[in-house]
Amino acid sequence: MTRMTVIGCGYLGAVHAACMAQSGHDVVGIDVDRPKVESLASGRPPFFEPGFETVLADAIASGRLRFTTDFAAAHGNQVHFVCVGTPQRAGENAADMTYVDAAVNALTPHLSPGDLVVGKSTVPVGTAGRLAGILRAAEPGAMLAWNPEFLREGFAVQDTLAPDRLVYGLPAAPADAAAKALLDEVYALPLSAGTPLVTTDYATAELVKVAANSFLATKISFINAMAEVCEATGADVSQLADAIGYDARIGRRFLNAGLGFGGGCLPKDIRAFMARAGELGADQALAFLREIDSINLRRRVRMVDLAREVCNGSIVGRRIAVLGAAFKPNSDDIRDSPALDVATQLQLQGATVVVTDPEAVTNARRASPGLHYADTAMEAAQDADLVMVLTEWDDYRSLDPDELASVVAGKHMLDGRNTLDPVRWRAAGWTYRALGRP
Ligand SMILES: NC(=O)c1ccc[n+]([C@@H]2O[C@H](COP(=O)([O-])OP(=O)(O)OC[C@H]3O[C@@H](n4cnc5c(N)ncnc54)[C@H](O)[C@@H]3O)[C@@H](O)[C@H]2O)c1
Ligand SMILES: O=c1ccn([C@@H]2O[C@H](COP(=O)(O)OP(=O)(O)O[C@H]3O[C@H](CO)[C@@H](O)[C@H](O)[C@H]3O)[C@@H](O)[C@H]2O)c(=O)[nH]1
Repeated sequence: MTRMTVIGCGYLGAVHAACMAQSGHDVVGIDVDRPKVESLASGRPPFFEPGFETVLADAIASGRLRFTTDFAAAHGNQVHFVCVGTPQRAGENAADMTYVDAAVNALTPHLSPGDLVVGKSTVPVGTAGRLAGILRAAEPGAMLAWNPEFLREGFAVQDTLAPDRLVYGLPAAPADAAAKALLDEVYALPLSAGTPLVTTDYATAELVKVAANSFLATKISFINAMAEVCEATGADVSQLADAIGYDARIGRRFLNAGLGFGGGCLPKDIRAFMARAGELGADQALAFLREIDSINLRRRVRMVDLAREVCNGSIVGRRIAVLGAAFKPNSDDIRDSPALDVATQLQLQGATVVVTDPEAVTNARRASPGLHYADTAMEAAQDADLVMVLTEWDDYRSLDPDELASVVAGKHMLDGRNTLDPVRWRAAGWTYRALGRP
């Protein structure tokens, strides 16, 4: 059992804290957001993540997990995870490091010799080296490791309890052995289950994270570029993805064409990576990421154009139902959500847009109060001239075309995620259009 602190209790940190407690460790979660801390402390997740509520409740009931806003609670713990946000800086590509710096500065007065600070936030390469200097000045006996996190929202609990790999960016010898021993104790369960472990230096560990997200973004934009060509030729990008995906060297995962990637990670991480490469004089190496970003953003514009095409050239005054607000299914996260972005553009261009989502309406309403909202797909589709599926929730995949037809004004379906069966919808008398499919 390790006594640990988790600083920053958002989508990453709260799940990490609860899963660490579930794994037998003694955990205190620290966050500056008092309502969030109060919600977590009372066992109420401040966001939707499948399975999290149970893990949180069990961990609190076990007495091994508590939450506070007081950094003094870190005193006496051996390991301190830093999980605060690193969002895109306003008007720039670079990451905003103020939260990481503030967290480390608030932590240092409570450190003791032998403590290990573990960075989990996604950061520009070179951050760990810089933070190690700050720590050394404050508590020479403390150590720093970089341990990037690869969890996916929607699967955060399972990815935390059973990660597909662990990466330790360790300090230089002789501190490396003690740091590794503490991390091995923290991750004893996944390690004993055979989880692959890569031990390396700070810079490599930091780069593994942004390289992984850049690769994933590239895979998505690659298939979306193919979708653009498919549209120009009348070919079908879903069949193309299936066919190339059978090649084990390529693989079918992350080849779902559609509205492209959003969320609190891929878009801002590839931009921050480009910005950091620029600072390092390596901007040419990552020039391709600019194109990955452009292909991705182009999908949103194309989606709005397609809506206009379906509405005979104008969406002004048209009623459009948008099914989906979250950036992906099984999440309430609307950060850089392609669905919400498209809904906003449609509304700005004169349509009346009614948005629904199984979990994200509260967040969407807060971020985009100018849109209209409904609790269900049937409600959103009432009198709609056009229905658009922009987040591929199972609820929408299983919609009955005949039932939906009974409430709409026009039977026009735009599938922004290639998630519906065109044959079924067309057989029920709907016009069905999708990105990259005839
Ligand atoms: N969300 C994911 O799926 C995921 C996965 C892997 C890595 N990451 C990375 O993890 C980091 C956190 O992401 P997130 O999605 O959890 O963000 P988030 O915005 O959901 O959570 C960040 C939390 O940090 C808190 N915070 C800010 N400043 C603080 C301070 N000085 N002291 C204590 N708490 C503070 C905020 O109040 C918030 O609760 C980012 O670097 C992100 O790129 C996220
Ligand atoms: O074939 C696909 C797969 C995904 N997406 C979109 O890509 C975005 C990101 O999806 P996903 O990667 O599943 O979600 P995240 O939870 O943002 O997870 C990514 O970002 C995290 C934060 O860095 C990492 O930890 C994860 O490993 C990485 O997958 C979403 O908008 C998806 O709709 C597609 O358009 N097509």
